[in-house]
Amino acid sequence: MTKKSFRIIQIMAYEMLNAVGRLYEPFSILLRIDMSCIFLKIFFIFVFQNEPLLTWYKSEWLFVECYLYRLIYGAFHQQKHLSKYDYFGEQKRDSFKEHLRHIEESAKFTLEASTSNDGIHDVVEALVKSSLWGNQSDLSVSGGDASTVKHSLLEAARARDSYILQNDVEKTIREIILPLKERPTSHHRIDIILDNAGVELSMDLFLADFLVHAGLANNVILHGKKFPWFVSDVTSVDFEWTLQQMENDEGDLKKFHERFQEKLKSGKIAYTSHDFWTYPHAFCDMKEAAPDLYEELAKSNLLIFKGDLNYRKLVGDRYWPWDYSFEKSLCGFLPTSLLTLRTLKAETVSGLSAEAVERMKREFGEDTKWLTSGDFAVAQLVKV
Ligand SMILES: O=P(O)(O)OC[C@H]1O[C@](O)(CO)[C@@H](O)[C@@H]1O
Repeated sequence: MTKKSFRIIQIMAYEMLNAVGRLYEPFSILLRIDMSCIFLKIFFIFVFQNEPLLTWYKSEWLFVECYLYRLIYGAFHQQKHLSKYDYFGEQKRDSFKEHLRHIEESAKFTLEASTSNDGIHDVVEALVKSSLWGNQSDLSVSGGDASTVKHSLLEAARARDSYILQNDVEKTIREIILPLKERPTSHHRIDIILDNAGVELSMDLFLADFLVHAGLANNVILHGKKFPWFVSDVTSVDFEWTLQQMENDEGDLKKFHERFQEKLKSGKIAYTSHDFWTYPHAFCDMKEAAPDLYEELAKSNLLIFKGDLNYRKLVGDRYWPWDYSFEKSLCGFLPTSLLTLRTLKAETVSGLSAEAVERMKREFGEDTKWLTSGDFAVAQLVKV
């Protein structure tokens, strides 16, 4: 080892220890790090006023979790050489590699569907459901085991409907997505608020690509996170890395990459991110905390919110009665029509039918593990 590389390793090790050391400081001190944003400051003051002796266990789960991820980011961001280091990067990359077979299968499906006479409806349905079940693989739930997608995604698209407790996929396609094609003169935009990298992101890319390819949307905007978040959430680096992997492939993924890249170049598909996605706020606070984002989303024809965390923020992470109106649990957040595609990993849900609630009670009794196992899902639409 040369003297120079030894020195680099020494500096990295020092910075790593420094960053990790910061994480052991008391919570009250930690809350004062990384308060660059005025809305976060207001939020913290509010939390402290109500609970001056705040600890990890006394605070709200959503707030504490979000803060934890901001904190880890803040600790690394303050280091000179590790400021851009993604401590979850390897796990995210593993999720892609270990699901490569599923991903290739879906790429093949998307390419073939684009040239066949199969009805657009069925293709969109398969891709939307693949995107939904892609959310079953989540590193922050599986503790880092990337091989958690339990079924082939296309097979799941067709066979796992009985696990979707509220299924508005058909309604969304029929009432929102397909009618867009019938209005070729106006501008159609669909936004996907992304969740996890790896297999889930890949499914989202297939969906985005097909929506544009089939003339259902002129634009698809993909929203990612600005820094590593909830272990597996997509950042711009993950987005670029995934496309690079597809490009390096020999077969269908390479072909898919070519046509996706064209759409990126022409601006038909775009990747963006906003600070708000890494705030601890419920989405009903977006209008006030991030009016620019709210206005931007309002220009879209449909917002597709992916995953559990986005769902928790949609419904304010509250204990709603399970059959309470999903629209009302959004507490006024509705910049435009929205569809949420989420496998259930946290103990909040609303908008289930009386039959679905009855079924869960019959199958699970008092046990609420169906709310957190990731085995069940919801696809819920609210139209403006
Ligand atoms: O990646 P997703 O689907 O948003 O899931 C993340 C979920 O995992 C957890 O971190 C653990 O259950 C939840 O806090 C969070 O809602």
